[in-house]
Amino acid sequence: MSGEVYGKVALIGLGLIASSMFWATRRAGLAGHVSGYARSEATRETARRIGLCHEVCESAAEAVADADLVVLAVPVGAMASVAAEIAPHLKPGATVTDVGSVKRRVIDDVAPHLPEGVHFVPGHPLAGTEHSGPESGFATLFENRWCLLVPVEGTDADATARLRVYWEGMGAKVDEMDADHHDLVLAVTSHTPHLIAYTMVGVADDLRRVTDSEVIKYSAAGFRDFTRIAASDPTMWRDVFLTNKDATLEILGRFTEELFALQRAIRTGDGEQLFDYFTRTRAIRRGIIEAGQDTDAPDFGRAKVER
Ligand SMILES: NC(=O)c1ccc[n+]([C@@H]2O[C@H](COP(=O)([O-])OP(=O)(O)OC[C@H]3O[C@@H](n4cnc5c(N)ncnc54)[C@H](O)[C@@H]3O)[C@@H](O)[C@H]2O)c1
Ligand SMILES: O=C(O)C(=O)C[C@]1(C(=O)O)C=C[C@@H](O)C=C1
Repeated sequence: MSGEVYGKVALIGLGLIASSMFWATRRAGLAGHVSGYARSEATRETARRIGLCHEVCESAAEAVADADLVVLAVPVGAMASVAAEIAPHLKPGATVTDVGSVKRRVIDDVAPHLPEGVHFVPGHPLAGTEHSGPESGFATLFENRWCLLVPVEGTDADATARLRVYWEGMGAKVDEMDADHHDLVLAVTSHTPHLIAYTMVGVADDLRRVTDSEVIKYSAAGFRDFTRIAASDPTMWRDVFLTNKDATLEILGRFTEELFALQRAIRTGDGEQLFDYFTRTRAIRRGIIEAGQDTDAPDFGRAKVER
Protein backbone atom coordinates (compact mmCIF):
# COMPACT_ATOMS: atom_id res chain seq x y z
CA MET A 1 0.00 0.00 0.00
CA SER A 2 1.49 3.32 -1.07
CA GLY A 3 0.69 6.33 -3.20
CA GLU A 4 1.66 7.46 -6.67
CA VAL A 5 5.36 8.33 -6.82
CA TYR A 6 5.71 8.90 -10.57
CA GLY A 7 3.14 9.92 -13.17
CA LYS A 8 4.66 7.76 -15.89
CA VAL A 9 7.26 4.99 -15.60
CA ALA A 10 8.91 3.44 -18.69
CA LEU A 11 10.41 -0.05 -18.44
CA ILE A 12 13.01 -0.87 -21.10
CA GLY A 13 13.59 -4.63 -21.31
CA LEU A 14 10.66 -6.77 -20.18
CA GLY A 15 12.27 -9.66 -18.32
CA LEU A 16 12.24 -10.94 -14.75
CA ILE A 17 13.14 -7.66 -13.08
CA ALA A 18 11.03 -5.29 -15.20
CA SER A 19 7.97 -7.54 -15.07
CA SER A 20 8.30 -7.86 -11.28
CA MET A 21 8.59 -4.07 -11.07
CA PHE A 22 5.40 -3.67 -13.09
CA TRP A 23 3.37 -6.04 -10.89
CA ALA A 24 4.77 -4.47 -7.71
CA THR A 25 4.12 -0.95 -9.05
CA ARG A 26 0.57 -1.79 -10.03
CA ARG A 27 -0.18 -3.51 -6.74
CA ALA A 28 0.92 -0.50 -4.68
CA GLY A 29 -0.37 2.15 -7.12
CA LEU A 30 3.08 3.71 -7.44
CA ALA A 31 2.65 5.07 -10.99
CA GLY A 32 -0.21 6.50 -13.02
CA HIS A 33 0.95 4.83 -16.22
CA VAL A 34 3.60 2.24 -17.07
CA SER A 35 4.88 1.82 -20.61
CA GLY A 36 7.19 -0.97 -21.68
CA TYR A 37 9.48 -1.93 -24.52
CA ALA A 38 11.51 -5.04 -25.32
CA ARG A 39 13.68 -5.61 -28.35
CA SER A 40 12.05 -8.80 -29.51
CA GLU A 41 8.62 -8.86 -31.11
CA ALA A 42 7.87 -12.17 -29.36
CA THR A 43 8.53 -10.62 -25.92
CA ARG A 44 6.34 -7.62 -26.72
CA GLU A 45 3.55 -9.96 -27.84
CA THR A 46 3.81 -12.03 -24.67
CA ALA A 47 3.77 -8.86 -22.57
CA ARG A 48 0.56 -7.70 -24.28
CA ARG A 49 -1.04 -11.10 -23.85
CA ILE A 50 -0.42 -11.25 -20.09
CA GLY A 51 -1.26 -7.58 -19.45
CA LEU A 52 2.29 -6.60 -18.57
CA CYS A 53 2.43 -2.77 -18.61
CA HIS A 54 -0.44 -0.44 -19.41
CA GLU A 55 1.06 -0.02 -22.87
CA VAL A 56 3.69 -2.02 -24.78
CA CYS A 57 5.43 0.22 -27.33
CA GLU A 58 7.07 -0.59 -30.64
CA SER A 59 10.19 1.45 -29.87
CA ALA A 60 12.17 2.53 -26.83
CA ALA A 61 11.78 6.15 -27.98
CA GLU A 62 7.99 5.85 -27.86
CA ALA A 63 8.09 4.17 -24.44
CA VAL A 64 10.21 6.88 -22.76
CA ALA A 65 8.31 9.84 -24.22
CA ASP A 66 6.99 11.97 -21.36
CA ALA A 67 8.14 9.43 -18.73
CA ASP A 68 9.10 10.73 -15.28
CA LEU A 69 11.13 7.60 -14.54
CA VAL A 70 12.91 5.41 -17.10
CA VAL A 71 14.19 2.04 -15.91
CA LEU A 72 16.88 0.28 -17.96
CA ALA A 73 16.25 -3.42 -17.27
CA VAL A 74 18.32 -5.01 -20.02
CA PRO A 75 21.53 -7.09 -19.72
CA VAL A 76 24.50 -4.98 -18.62
CA GLY A 77 26.15 -5.25 -22.04
CA ALA A 78 23.10 -3.68 -23.73
CA MET A 79 22.86 -0.60 -21.45
CA ALA A 80 25.03 1.69 -23.62
CA SER A 81 23.11 1.14 -26.85
CA VAL A 82 19.75 1.52 -25.12
CA ALA A 83 20.91 4.76 -23.43
CA ALA A 84 22.06 6.14 -26.80
CA GLU A 85 18.74 5.21 -28.37
CA ILE A 86 16.51 6.85 -25.73
CA ALA A 87 18.64 9.92 -24.96
CA PRO A 88 17.09 12.31 -27.54
CA HIS A 89 13.57 11.38 -26.41
CA LEU A 90 13.89 11.87 -22.65
CA LYS A 91 11.75 14.49 -20.95
CA PRO A 92 13.76 17.28 -19.26
CA GLY A 93 13.77 16.66 -15.51
CA ALA A 94 13.14 12.91 -15.92
CA THR A 95 15.07 10.38 -13.86
CA VAL A 96 16.87 7.48 -15.54
CA THR A 97 17.79 4.48 -13.41
CA ASP A 98 18.92 0.93 -14.14
CA VAL A 99 18.81 -2.42 -12.38
CA GLY A 100 22.07 -3.87 -13.70
CA SER A 101 24.07 -6.27 -11.55
CA VAL A 102 27.29 -4.30 -12.16
CA LYS A 103 27.53 -0.59 -11.47
CA ARG A 104 30.84 0.98 -12.56
CA ARG A 105 30.51 -0.19 -16.17
CA VAL A 106 26.86 0.83 -16.39
CA ILE A 107 27.69 4.31 -15.10
CA ASP A 108 30.55 4.66 -17.60
CA ASP A 109 28.37 3.36 -20.44
CA VAL A 110 25.15 5.25 -19.74
CA ALA A 111 26.05 8.62 -18.20
CA PRO A 112 27.81 10.11 -21.27
CA HIS A 113 24.66 9.65 -23.37
CA LEU A 114 22.23 11.42 -21.04
CA PRO A 115 21.37 15.05 -21.78
CA GLU A 116 21.76 17.79 -19.20
CA GLY A 117 18.66 18.19 -17.06
CA VAL A 118 18.04 14.44 -16.90
CA HIS A 119 18.90 12.82 -13.55
CA PHE A 120 20.79 9.53 -13.52
CA VAL A 121 20.44 7.40 -10.38
CA PRO A 122 21.91 3.91 -10.92
CA GLY A 123 20.40 1.10 -8.85
CA HIS A 124 20.50 -2.63 -8.21
CA PRO A 125 17.82 -4.71 -6.50
CA LEU A 126 19.43 -7.66 -4.73
CA ALA A 127 16.62 -9.99 -5.64
CA GLY A 128 16.13 -12.48 -8.41
CA THR A 129 15.53 -16.05 -9.41
CA GLU A 130 17.04 -18.36 -12.01
CA HIS A 131 14.11 -17.60 -14.34
CA SER A 132 14.04 -14.92 -17.02
CA GLY A 133 11.67 -13.35 -19.51
CA PRO A 134 8.36 -11.47 -19.29
CA GLU A 135 6.41 -14.30 -17.69
CA SER A 136 8.84 -14.89 -14.83
CA GLY A 137 8.08 -11.78 -12.76
CA PHE A 138 5.96 -11.52 -9.62
CA ALA A 139 4.86 -8.63 -7.38
CA THR A 140 6.58 -9.82 -4.20
CA LEU A 141 10.09 -10.32 -5.63
CA PHE A 142 11.53 -7.23 -3.91
CA GLU A 143 9.80 -7.62 -0.56
CA ASN A 144 12.24 -7.26 2.28
CA ARG A 145 15.18 -7.36 -0.17
CA TRP A 146 17.87 -4.74 -0.44
CA CYS A 147 17.96 -2.33 -3.33
CA LEU A 148 21.26 -0.47 -3.60
CA LEU A 149 21.23 3.02 -5.10
CA VAL A 150 24.56 4.22 -6.44
CA PRO A 151 24.32 7.97 -6.95
CA VAL A 152 27.22 9.44 -8.90
CA GLU A 153 28.87 12.80 -8.34
CA GLY A 154 26.36 15.58 -8.89
CA THR A 155 23.30 13.31 -8.69
CA ASP A 156 20.25 15.32 -7.68
CA ALA A 157 19.37 14.49 -4.05
CA ASP A 158 15.62 14.89 -4.67
CA ALA A 159 15.72 12.47 -7.62
CA THR A 160 17.53 9.91 -5.44
CA ALA A 161 15.08 10.42 -2.56
CA ARG A 162 12.10 9.91 -4.88
CA LEU A 163 13.57 6.73 -6.34
CA ARG A 164 14.12 5.48 -2.79
CA VAL A 165 10.43 6.02 -2.02
CA TYR A 166 9.53 4.11 -5.20
CA TRP A 167 11.65 1.07 -4.26
CA GLU A 168 10.35 1.16 -0.70
CA GLY A 169 6.83 1.19 -2.17
CA MET A 170 7.74 -2.05 -3.97
CA GLY A 171 8.71 -3.52 -0.59
CA ALA A 172 12.51 -3.14 -0.78
CA LYS A 173 14.92 -1.85 1.85
CA VAL A 174 17.13 0.82 0.31
CA ASP A 175 20.79 1.65 0.92
CA GLU A 176 23.30 3.82 -0.93
CA MET A 177 26.74 2.62 -1.97
CA ASP A 178 29.71 3.73 -4.03
CA ALA A 179 29.98 1.99 -7.45
CA ASP A 180 33.41 0.38 -6.99
CA HIS A 181 32.54 -0.85 -3.52
CA HIS A 182 29.27 -2.24 -4.88
CA ASP A 183 31.10 -4.20 -7.57
CA LEU A 184 33.56 -5.70 -5.07
CA VAL A 185 30.83 -6.65 -2.59
CA LEU A 186 28.71 -8.24 -5.32
CA ALA A 187 31.73 -10.11 -6.68
CA VAL A 188 31.92 -11.78 -3.25
CA THR A 189 28.24 -12.32 -2.56
CA SER A 190 26.81 -13.01 -6.01
CA HIS A 191 29.13 -13.08 -9.01
CA THR A 192 31.84 -15.51 -7.85
CA PRO A 193 29.29 -17.86 -6.20
CA HIS A 194 27.46 -18.02 -9.54
CA LEU A 195 30.70 -18.87 -11.34
CA ILE A 196 31.42 -21.62 -8.82
CA ALA A 197 27.91 -23.05 -9.29
CA TYR A 198 28.29 -22.97 -13.08
CA THR A 199 31.62 -24.78 -12.74
CA MET A 200 30.37 -27.42 -10.30
CA VAL A 201 27.43 -28.29 -12.52
CA GLY A 202 29.77 -28.47 -15.52
CA VAL A 203 32.07 -30.83 -13.60
CA ALA A 204 29.13 -33.02 -12.61
CA ASP A 205 27.93 -33.07 -16.19
CA ASP A 206 31.35 -34.28 -17.36
CA LEU A 207 31.24 -36.95 -14.66
CA ARG A 208 27.72 -38.00 -15.64
CA ARG A 209 29.08 -39.22 -18.93
CA VAL A 210 31.29 -41.58 -16.94
CA THR A 211 28.80 -42.70 -14.33
CA ASP A 212 25.72 -42.67 -16.53
CA SER A 213 22.88 -40.89 -14.71
CA GLU A 214 24.02 -41.37 -11.10
CA VAL A 215 25.02 -37.76 -10.56
CA ILE A 216 21.53 -36.52 -11.29
CA LYS A 217 19.69 -39.51 -9.82
CA TYR A 218 21.37 -39.25 -6.42
CA SER A 219 21.95 -35.52 -6.35
CA ALA A 220 21.65 -34.15 -2.84
CA ALA A 221 20.16 -30.81 -1.82
CA GLY A 222 23.46 -28.92 -1.97
CA PHE A 223 24.09 -29.89 -5.56
CA ARG A 224 20.48 -29.17 -6.52
CA ASP A 225 20.94 -25.63 -5.22
CA PHE A 226 23.95 -25.35 -7.52
CA THR A 227 21.89 -26.54 -10.49
CA ARG A 228 19.22 -23.93 -9.72
CA ILE A 229 21.79 -21.14 -9.76
CA ALA A 230 23.51 -22.59 -12.84
CA ALA A 231 20.19 -22.41 -14.72
CA SER A 232 20.36 -18.58 -14.66
CA ASP A 233 20.26 -16.60 -17.90
CA PRO A 234 23.48 -17.05 -19.96
CA THR A 235 23.36 -13.58 -21.55
CA MET A 236 22.93 -11.80 -18.24
CA TRP A 237 25.75 -13.72 -16.56
CA ARG A 238 28.13 -13.49 -19.53
CA ASP A 239 27.73 -9.72 -19.31
CA VAL A 240 28.21 -9.67 -15.53
CA PHE A 241 31.58 -11.42 -15.77
CA LEU A 242 32.76 -9.37 -18.74
CA THR A 243 31.87 -6.09 -17.03
CA ASN A 244 32.94 -6.86 -13.45
CA LYS A 245 36.17 -8.47 -14.54
CA ASP A 246 38.68 -7.03 -12.04
CA ALA A 247 36.64 -7.60 -8.87
CA THR A 248 35.60 -11.10 -9.94
CA LEU A 249 39.18 -12.08 -10.80
CA GLU A 250 40.36 -10.69 -7.44
CA ILE A 251 37.82 -12.76 -5.48
CA LEU A 252 38.34 -15.80 -7.68
CA GLY A 253 42.09 -15.59 -6.97
CA ARG A 254 41.46 -15.62 -3.24
CA PHE A 255 38.96 -18.45 -3.64
CA THR A 256 41.48 -20.54 -5.55
CA GLU A 257 44.14 -20.00 -2.87
CA GLU A 258 41.79 -21.21 -0.14
CA LEU A 259 40.71 -24.16 -2.27
CA PHE A 260 44.32 -25.20 -2.78
CA ALA A 261 44.93 -24.94 0.99
CA LEU A 262 41.96 -27.20 1.68
CA GLN A 263 43.03 -29.56 -1.10
CA ARG A 264 46.43 -29.84 0.54
CA ALA A 265 44.86 -30.45 3.96
CA ILE A 266 42.84 -33.33 2.49
CA ARG A 267 45.87 -34.80 0.73
CA THR A 268 48.09 -34.60 3.84
CA GLY A 269 45.32 -35.76 6.17
CA ASP A 270 45.35 -32.52 8.17
CA GLY A 271 42.01 -33.04 9.93
CA GLU A 272 42.66 -30.21 12.37
CA GLN A 273 42.91 -27.65 9.58
CA LEU A 274 39.71 -28.91 7.97
CA PHE A 275 37.86 -28.94 11.29
CA ASP A 276 39.01 -25.42 12.22
CA TYR A 277 38.06 -24.09 8.79
CA PHE A 278 34.58 -25.60 8.86
CA THR A 279 34.06 -24.38 12.43
CA ARG A 280 34.87 -20.84 11.33
CA THR A 281 32.49 -20.95 8.34
CA ARG A 282 29.70 -22.47 10.43
CA ALA A 283 29.99 -19.55 12.86
CA ILE A 284 29.62 -17.14 9.95
CA ARG A 285 26.36 -18.80 8.85
CA ARG A 286 25.02 -18.71 12.40
CA GLY A 287 25.98 -15.07 12.74
CA ILE A 288 23.97 -14.21 9.61
CA ILE A 289 20.89 -15.98 10.95
CA GLU A 290 21.24 -14.47 14.44
CA ALA A 291 21.49 -11.01 12.90
CA GLY A 292 18.17 -11.74 11.15
CA GLN A 293 19.76 -11.17 7.75
CA ASP A 294 18.72 -14.42 6.09
CA THR A 295 15.07 -13.87 5.37
CA ASP A 296 14.91 -17.24 3.60
CA ALA A 297 16.27 -19.26 6.48
CA PRO A 298 13.78 -21.89 7.56
CA ASP A 299 12.56 -21.54 11.14
CA PHE A 300 14.42 -24.65 12.26
CA GLY A 301 17.67 -22.86 11.49
CA ARG A 302 16.77 -20.07 13.89
CA ALA A 303 15.41 -22.45 16.55
CA LYS A 304 18.62 -24.46 16.46
CA VAL A 305 20.67 -21.33 17.06
CA GLU A 306 18.49 -20.23 19.97
CA ARG A 307 18.50 -23.56 21.76
N1 LIG B 1 17.90 -12.05 -12.79
C1 LIG B 1 18.36 -11.61 -11.64
O1 LIG B 1 18.49 -12.36 -10.68
C2 LIG B 1 18.73 -10.14 -11.53
C3 LIG B 1 18.71 -9.56 -10.26
C4 LIG B 1 19.04 -8.20 -10.15
C5 LIG B 1 19.42 -7.48 -11.27
N2 LIG B 1 19.46 -8.10 -12.49
C6 LIG B 1 19.85 -7.28 -13.65
O2 LIG B 1 18.67 -6.83 -14.25
C7 LIG B 1 18.83 -6.71 -15.66
C8 LIG B 1 17.73 -7.51 -16.35
O3 LIG B 1 17.81 -8.83 -15.91
P1 LIG B 1 16.55 -9.82 -16.02
O4 LIG B 1 16.84 -10.94 -15.08
O5 LIG B 1 15.28 -9.08 -15.90
O6 LIG B 1 16.78 -10.34 -17.50
P2 LIG B 1 15.79 -11.06 -18.52
O7 LIG B 1 16.64 -11.88 -19.39
O8 LIG B 1 14.65 -11.72 -17.80
O9 LIG B 1 15.21 -9.82 -19.34
C9 LIG B 1 15.99 -8.97 -20.11
C10 LIG B 1 15.10 -8.30 -21.11
O10 LIG B 1 15.83 -7.34 -21.84
C11 LIG B 1 15.52 -7.48 -23.23
N3 LIG B 1 16.63 -6.95 -23.99
C12 LIG B 1 17.86 -7.47 -24.17
N4 LIG B 1 18.61 -6.64 -24.92
C13 LIG B 1 17.83 -5.58 -25.21
C14 LIG B 1 18.02 -4.40 -25.94
N5 LIG B 1 19.18 -4.12 -26.53
N6 LIG B 1 16.98 -3.51 -26.05
C15 LIG B 1 15.81 -3.77 -25.46
N7 LIG B 1 15.56 -4.88 -24.74
C16 LIG B 1 16.56 -5.75 -24.64
C17 LIG B 1 15.27 -8.96 -23.41
O11 LIG B 1 14.54 -9.22 -24.56
C18 LIG B 1 14.48 -9.25 -22.13
O12 LIG B 1 13.14 -8.93 -22.31
C19 LIG B 1 20.23 -7.20 -15.97
O13 LIG B 1 21.08 -6.10 -16.14
C20 LIG B 1 20.62 -7.99 -14.74
O14 LIG B 1 22.02 -7.92 -14.52
C21 LIG B 1 19.09 -9.41 -12.65
O1 LIG C 1 18.26 -15.64 -6.19
C1 LIG C 1 18.85 -15.77 -7.25
O2 LIG C 1 18.60 -16.67 -8.04
C2 LIG C 1 19.89 -14.80 -7.62
O3 LIG C 1 20.84 -15.24 -8.17
C3 LIG C 1 19.70 -13.38 -7.35
C4 LIG C 1 20.93 -12.50 -7.40
C5 LIG C 1 21.93 -13.01 -6.35
O4 LIG C 1 23.03 -13.39 -6.66
O5 LIG C 1 21.57 -12.96 -5.16
C6 LIG C 1 21.53 -12.55 -8.74
C7 LIG C 1 21.98 -11.46 -9.38
C8 LIG C 1 21.67 -10.15 -8.94
O6 LIG C 1 22.24 -9.11 -9.54
C9 LIG C 1 21.01 -10.03 -7.69
C10 LIG C 1 20.54 -11.13 -7.07
